[in-house]
Amino acid sequence: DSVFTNVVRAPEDPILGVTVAYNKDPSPVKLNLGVGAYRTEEGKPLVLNVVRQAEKLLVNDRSRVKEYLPIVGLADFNKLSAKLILGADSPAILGNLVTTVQCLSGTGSLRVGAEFLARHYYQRTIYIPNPTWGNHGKIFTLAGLTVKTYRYYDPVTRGLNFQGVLEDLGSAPSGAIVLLHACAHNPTGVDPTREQWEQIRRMIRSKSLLPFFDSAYQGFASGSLDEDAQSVRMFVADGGECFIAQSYAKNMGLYGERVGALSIVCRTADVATRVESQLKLVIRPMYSNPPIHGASIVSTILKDRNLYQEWTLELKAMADRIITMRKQLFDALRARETPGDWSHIIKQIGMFTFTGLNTKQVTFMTTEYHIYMTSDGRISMAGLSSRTVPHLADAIHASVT
Ligand SMILES: Cc1ncc(COP(=O)(O)O)c(CN[C@@H](CCC(=O)O)C(=O)O)c1O
Repeated sequence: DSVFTNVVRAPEDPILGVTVAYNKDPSPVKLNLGVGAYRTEEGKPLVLNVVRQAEKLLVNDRSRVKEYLPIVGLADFNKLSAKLILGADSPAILGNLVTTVQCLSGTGSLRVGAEFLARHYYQRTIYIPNPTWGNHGKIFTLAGLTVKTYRYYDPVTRGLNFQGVLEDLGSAPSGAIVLLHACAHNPTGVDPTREQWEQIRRMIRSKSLLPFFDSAYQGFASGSLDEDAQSVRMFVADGGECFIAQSYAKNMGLYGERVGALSIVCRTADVATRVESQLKLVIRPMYSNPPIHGASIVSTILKDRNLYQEWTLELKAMADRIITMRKQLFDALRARETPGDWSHIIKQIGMFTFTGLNTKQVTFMTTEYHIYMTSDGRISMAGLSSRTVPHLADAIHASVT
């Protein structure tokens, strides 16, 4: 018999498994509000116009070949990604203090950063928000770091537990790593205000904690790329060091192309070059070098003024559609006089609404209304359309009455 006889069947992923269950459901009214992937008003995935234009340019450019990229990836892409998150006039970029490596989307950027820290950083404890994206804990644990949490969400106010953040970071050991969502916190949709970010920054710097930003939704929270990068830029402006993972899955709709970047902002240019040399030793035995197509699309768009401008318009349109869905759902619940305060639906930002529904209510929504969402009560607003809002509102109403 097989040498793998003892292999047990693993459970489905809490987020990606929702789509597996959704796909099996024959119901004509089923609704997938699980995975954080943008859908149009017609409920279809969206390939941005600028992405199609960039791909046409790439296909028609006969000089382009399919050679291996360097271990660190496409040089143009790396420079342009650093500019996108740090700002074109960033002193860190001007001073060559940033090393950027192309990685396999956001997940890969987080993992490469975690592996580097596990090898080269003296403090192996990382504090992640409670709650946070379901994959964070696994990525950092498997890289060899010790994962702890800091209070983040207040279920009573359905807002930020700001005192909890400051107390938990304040009692973390000096030098501990702190994971921060740059904007559009997943799953809560709750972000610190600018003033709260400043207090968090002061706390982190005063205790020499190491900030690790996860920027998976730049442009998706406010519709503005620069606005959504402010938290990161506040930290980089103070001259301290930080890690930044970027993903183009959502804001450029490149989900399956696996396009991302890890940037490490260092104190000196010399340290940045030594850090890059060690990042190459992490990447080479992991996947050797990253895929060329997605990064070529991104750099084609970011380096062309017109394509970049059109991208910002398409990005704003996606962010605006999600905000419209928030308003429609909120209004639909008010029209039904659904018990409870649902104002968090319009206060929260980014792709998700953290509804506050418990696992029993979530199960009810799925079995009785064929609505698929993560068991923590998170719904991806991008999965909604004006046509399907009433069905969701009916389901929420029924699950709380
Ligand atoms: C905060 C955060 N960081 C990183 C990622 C990783 O995205 P990449 O595709 O690797 O660039 C996600 C995606 N989370 C979405 C998408 C589905 C998933 O991977 O879980 C979600 O939470 O639904 C995320 O929400």
